[in-house]
Amino acid sequence: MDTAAAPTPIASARDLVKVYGAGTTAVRALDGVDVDLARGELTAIMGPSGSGKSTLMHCLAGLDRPTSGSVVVDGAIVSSMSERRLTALRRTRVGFVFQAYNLVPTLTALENITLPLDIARRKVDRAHLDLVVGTLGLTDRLGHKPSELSGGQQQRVACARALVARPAVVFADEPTGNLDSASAAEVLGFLRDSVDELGQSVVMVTHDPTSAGYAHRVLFLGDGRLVGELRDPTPESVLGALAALTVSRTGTG
Ligand SMILES: Nc1ncnc2c1ncn2[C@@H]1O[C@H](COP(=O)(O)OP(=O)(O)OP(=O)(O)O)[C@@H](O)[C@H]1O
Repeated sequence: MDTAAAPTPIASARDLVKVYGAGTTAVRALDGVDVDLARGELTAIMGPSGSGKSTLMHCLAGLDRPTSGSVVVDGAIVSSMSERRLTALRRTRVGFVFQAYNLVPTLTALENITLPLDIARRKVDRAHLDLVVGTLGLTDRLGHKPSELSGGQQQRVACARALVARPAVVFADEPTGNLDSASAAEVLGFLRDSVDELGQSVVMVTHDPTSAGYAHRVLFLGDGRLVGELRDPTPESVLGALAALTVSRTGTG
């Protein structure tokens, strides 16, 4: 048997709890999540509306603070960081892709892509920029403003912006939620390629079994807890797992 130690995870949570509000109106969005996310994988997080997907991602990414428990990202204990160190972590070690693209309308595609590096006063690695931009098929769109780009092109610019700083991990919250199926397939194919070809680690929240089918691993949340997972999923196996989880939640399983 292979007894070699497993590589350290890119992100881990231990007994992660997040409570919003207090007293009778308190909502326990995360109720004791333990999870290790592997380096060099695309991990999808799925679950019903309100199950805690976004809260988990935000706590892992240092966008939200847990009520208790710990989060470690790329060896750094995120859950106990000062605001200053958190800001530095988000700038240098973590990339984000949001459903709404969040591009700056007055800047060109290229200026949007290099903005995080410019803000951090870091030098642009031209060869890496060219590789990312070329892989995303954006080379002839770099001078365009977001309003001159399709939704899929805007989301590819957002992916390039997340990747160009070579972050330890990219967090994507419903990255294809606003896209038609052809544009969604392009963006998801690229996120998967960024893992397989560029060695990136990516964590993605999604509602969509087809999107989850691009992942190496799918985690299922229910009521703030991890309730299942699948390796090497297909859209069909994801649908099957969701159906089985729904049956067990309604108590008929
Ligand atoms: N800022 C907040 N204040 C109060 N309650 C919140 C806040 N953010 C989330 N919640 C609650 O925490 C629970 C988990 O929310 P979360 O957004 O993480 O779920 P989700 O699985 O991402 O849902 P969706 O798929 O609808 O986006 C929900 O009950 C939600 O109403």
